[in-house]
Amino acid sequence: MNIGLFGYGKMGKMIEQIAQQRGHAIVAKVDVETEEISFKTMDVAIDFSTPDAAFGNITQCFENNVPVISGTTGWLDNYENALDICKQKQSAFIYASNFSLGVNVFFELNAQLAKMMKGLDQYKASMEEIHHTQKLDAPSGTAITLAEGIIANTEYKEWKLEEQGDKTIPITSKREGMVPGTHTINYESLVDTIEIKHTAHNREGFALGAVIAAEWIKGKTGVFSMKDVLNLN
Ligand SMILES: NC(=O)C1=CN([C@@H]2O[C@H](COP(=O)(O)OP(=O)(O)OC[C@H]3O[C@@H](n4cnc5c(N)ncnc54)[C@H](OP(=O)(O)O)[C@@H]3O)[C@@H](O)[C@H]2O)C=CC1
Ligand SMILES: O=C(O)C1=N[C@H](C(=O)O)C[C@H](O)C1
Repeated sequence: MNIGLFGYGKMGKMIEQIAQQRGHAIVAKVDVETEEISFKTMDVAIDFSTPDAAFGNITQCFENNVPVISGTTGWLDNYENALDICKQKQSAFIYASNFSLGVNVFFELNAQLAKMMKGLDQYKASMEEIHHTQKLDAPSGTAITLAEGIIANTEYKEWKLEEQGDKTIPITSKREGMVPGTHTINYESLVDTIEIKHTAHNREGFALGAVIAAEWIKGKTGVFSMKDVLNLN
């Protein structure tokens, strides 16, 4: 398969390695300085760029009939617009805040635990995410997805950075060294704490998931999720 990489930073480079190991070719590496992009040679585009660049990259691909896998976080104010353009152009799209198998299992565990905690008012939910100091957005996209999973299954109404409140899930974002990504959910009462945690040891799991998603989407039309790719439905 011929892959176009949008964003050739930490993730772009890791995706290149894994895609090549799986027999794919990288036919374009697009960054902010790229003037001409040859969409015709691409079977699929994989976007791991920046919050400011993602929407433009993704919609350019739809305009040129190239399906997109997007892992960029921090651009979701424009998510519904992107879906509209994808559908209008009959293209194909997967966005995931986290492409690793482990985190996608963790998303399911989080939803199951939230269902069990619903109505147990003695417990207060909170979340912590830790990432490397180069990360541009906070909270992480993964933390937002986890918070949405709790909100969908409990009486919590919203998440906020740090803020407390009965119906609010406070998220603490820490930036330390080279940490690839650690997410912890706590339900705390006066007598005990229930904690679930996912720790990424490196970026390989994210990159492998994105390449598997690209292999899966080739030839399809529509908007999908990692649940479809991994058969977690
Ligand atoms: N969904 C997931 O599983 C994961 C998501 N992520 C997300 O992916 C994104 C990228 O992460 P990471 O690789 O670590 O970040 P990096 O900063 O290492 O890489 C981003 C790259 O995008 C480049 N870039 C800037 N503008 C454009 C543009 N207009 N078009 C294309 N590329 C551009 C940057 O170039 P320059 O440096 O010159 O600005 C940089 O090389 C982040 O949003 C991060 O949160 C990360 C890991 C996993
Ligand atoms: O920026 C990162 O590095 C990561 N970003 C994603 C996020 O915002 O959740 C996924 C992963 O945690 C690494």
